[in-house]
Amino acid sequence: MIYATEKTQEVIISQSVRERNCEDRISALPDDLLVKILLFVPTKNIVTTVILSKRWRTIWTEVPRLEYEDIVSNINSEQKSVWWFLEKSLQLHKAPILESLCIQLKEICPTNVDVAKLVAQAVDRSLRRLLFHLSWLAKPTSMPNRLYTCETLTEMELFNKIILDVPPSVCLPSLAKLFLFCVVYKDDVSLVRLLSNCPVLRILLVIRSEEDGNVKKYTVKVPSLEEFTYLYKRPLSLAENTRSLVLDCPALTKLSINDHSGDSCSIGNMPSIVRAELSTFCYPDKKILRHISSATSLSLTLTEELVVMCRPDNFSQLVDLTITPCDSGWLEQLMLMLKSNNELQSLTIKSGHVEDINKTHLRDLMSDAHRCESMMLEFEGLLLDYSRQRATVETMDKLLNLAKAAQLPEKISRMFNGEHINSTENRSVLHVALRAPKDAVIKADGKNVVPEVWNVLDKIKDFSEKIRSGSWVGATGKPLKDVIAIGIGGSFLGPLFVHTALQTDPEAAECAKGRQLRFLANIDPVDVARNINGLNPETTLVVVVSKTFTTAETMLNARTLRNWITTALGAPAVAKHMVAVSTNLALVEKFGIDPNNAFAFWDWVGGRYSVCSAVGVLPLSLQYGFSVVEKFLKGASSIDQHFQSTPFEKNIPVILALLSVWNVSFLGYPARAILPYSQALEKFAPHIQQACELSTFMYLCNIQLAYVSMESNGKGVSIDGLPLPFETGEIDFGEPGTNGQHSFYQLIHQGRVIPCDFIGTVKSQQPVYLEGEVVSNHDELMSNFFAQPDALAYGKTPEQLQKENVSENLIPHKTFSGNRPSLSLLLPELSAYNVGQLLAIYEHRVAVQGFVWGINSFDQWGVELGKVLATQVRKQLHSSRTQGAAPEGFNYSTTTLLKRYLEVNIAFSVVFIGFSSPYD
Ligand SMILES: O=P(O)(O)OC[C@H]1O[C@H](O)[C@H](O)[C@@H](O)[C@@H]1O
Repeated sequence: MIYATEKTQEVIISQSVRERNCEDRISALPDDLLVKILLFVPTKNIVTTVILSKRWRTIWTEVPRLEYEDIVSNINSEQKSVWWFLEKSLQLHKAPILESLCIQLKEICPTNVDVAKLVAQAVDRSLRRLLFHLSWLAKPTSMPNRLYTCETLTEMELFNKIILDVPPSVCLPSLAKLFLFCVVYKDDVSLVRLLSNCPVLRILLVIRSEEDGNVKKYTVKVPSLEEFTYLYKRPLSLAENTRSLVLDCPALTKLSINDHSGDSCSIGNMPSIVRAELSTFCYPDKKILRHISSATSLSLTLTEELVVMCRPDNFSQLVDLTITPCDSGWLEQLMLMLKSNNELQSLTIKSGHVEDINKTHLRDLMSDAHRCESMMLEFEGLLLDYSRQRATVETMDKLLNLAKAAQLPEKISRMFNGEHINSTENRSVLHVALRAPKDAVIKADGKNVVPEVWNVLDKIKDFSEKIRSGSWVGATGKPLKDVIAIGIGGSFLGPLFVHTALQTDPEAAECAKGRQLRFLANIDPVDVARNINGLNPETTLVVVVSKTFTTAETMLNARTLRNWITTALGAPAVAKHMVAVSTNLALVEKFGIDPNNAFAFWDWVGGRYSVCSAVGVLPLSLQYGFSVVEKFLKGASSIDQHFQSTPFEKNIPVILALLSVWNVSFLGYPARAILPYSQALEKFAPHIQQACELSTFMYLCNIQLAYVSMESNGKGVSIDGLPLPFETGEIDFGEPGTNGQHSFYQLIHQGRVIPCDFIGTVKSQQPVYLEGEVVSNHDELMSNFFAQPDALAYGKTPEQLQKENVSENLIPHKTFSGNRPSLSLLLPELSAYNVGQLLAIYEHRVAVQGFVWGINSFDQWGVELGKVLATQVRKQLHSSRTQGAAPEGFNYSTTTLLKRYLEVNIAFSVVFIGFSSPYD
């Protein structure tokens, strides 16, 4: 620190600092080091160092790299061409080897100068790399013959107005890289001469000018060539059938041909090829694909000609494939080609149509009334409007073609015919039989399953009427008015969704008067405590719902509630207070439940598709009566019939599914928001999440994941067990509107693009209108249902904001890009019938997505691993708690966590601490 009182000293210090700063230490460096430093400085600045001192006068002449570039091309510019400087400086330059010479002369370059002479001078200086870009106004010019015999040249790039006039003496023994950009070829011979006299040429890049017509047969026959890139955009209208590209380079590893000229194309065998890109509208040689079949990375523009060449023996080692289809009919051929491929990890389908859609804004699409009209579907008063999807009529045609190519009609028939389409579990998929009319015939393994289904339904009807009427009483003679349904996953989410949807439906609510239905799913003892809080075992019926009757959580919860009942009422009370729903009746009996009080279903019902079996029908009938639940089944069945018999273009589940495929696999949107403008549908999104059981996608933070959809379509392999090269399934999440509007809608409007399903009803289950209010409460809710899709589609532009006098600094914040897809599903009301319809629409939508993606939507192996690992932890906790054993066999992280967990001894109780339930 320098103080004012020490003025003299301050002056002395600052002088010495200045002297030290001005000391010329760089000039003291040896010449070779200075030359190395100058290699990093532009040539213009290097030359100006001559003015520094005598010492610097010649340094620049030793720098082996020179670059000259005309900055402007406009001839009227006041700036002079770099030519004058170039000519002089090259004369003065002395370096014995010229490592690199880059010259870019543009239109301002004088036309009467001898550029060839200049190149000859450079060649004489043992030139290694030449980049010569000539865009002057004079005619194209030839290079000196000396250039073509330069022994030191390793790299040459020639641009534009340069004539490739190659003398017979040509010999470029060191040339490894050659770039020819829009040069003028004298003739076929010149090119062949040049290429056949470059014995070590490894990389060749050719861009041919549109007018280039001198070479008829562009022959590249270079044994040493490893990389070849060829770009030719000559208009197709100039195509002549005498012109061709001939490639014979057996050492090639990378090939890129982008040829739209219409020339024919013949490629010789390339056994070492690793990466190939073929975008050619030419008439390819029949062997073209076979000759590049060792490629592991391939990009193909699939023209009609190329499509027919896709054969199963092509490309068995392919890891990464990008295709740009030009014509229809490519999918089957592509699948055929990939049949024997086990290596493919990534498949990108680039569609010209996607690019067209990406250039279109929903604002414009919405202004086409015809298009919008064609995007409305109606069934029994239920209206689907998908005009706010980023799709055109052409998109829908293409998607319908895709559905056919994916054999969707056959796959749907196979499902309804009871074939074992759940191939990994060797099972039929027949949830449609669960709601089929009594006289329907649906066969599994040759046997009509409908009578069995109705036997169980009749048994449920009978049992639920007994309970509800009080003719079945508990152990102490009291009627059972409350039900706890224990189950998890598919044995929980569907019934919970339907129960929540019906709770406020006037008819259902009337039937449920005085009764309670609760669901116990989580193994967290807190869930048990909450469920039994306020209930009396004497008046409670427990329904244990488990397809397998082995699910750890469900069985422990069942034992816990059995304990709750027997502690209060004695062991025999189980017969009166516990019933079961399962496919495993032997285990039901072993548990201690009378098999007469068990309600069966079948292994052809997937857990997450089981809500229409006893899994949902029993608890719901106990609560609402069988007649209400029957309406729900009828609603689902109406959609089954619609799905099975309606042409695809009018088929609601099919159209919804194809739009999801479009959004996920073509437009790349990984998520979908399910936004019911109905509090009664609050459990709809969590249920639908399961259908796509997530595996390919990452979880979205803080967002509850969907069930039906993510368990079904969250797969990593195709139905044949091959790794999927494209993304399937979407991240489903959702919340009822308008609640969601006050939380994650911000993200949907201005953050990530998330296609939204808006679901609304014409009539409310509980209409309210307050006198003096502008609208009824339901109208208020639905105003948002109608407004949100438009806000997403249209957005708000900066221009609109300016007109509204929004201050400049807020404009970026208040701008909405719009163009965000959504669809609207308007139901007449939310009756039991409509709830059934909604469920079936989404179930079939998920199945169709799986059919198109070629995956098995009906298994769920992805949930197994965690369960297996939990068994190991369970054993450890047991031995630690009972014998004090230290955690063993776990990684460092788990061992540390387990130790901390086991440090504290807990006093256990089977009596739950009383509390005031938030549900009371
Ligand atoms: O009905 P359960 O056999 O008890 O199975 C309950 C649940 O278990 C697993 O988590 C499956 O992924 C679900 O699909 C299934 O619904």
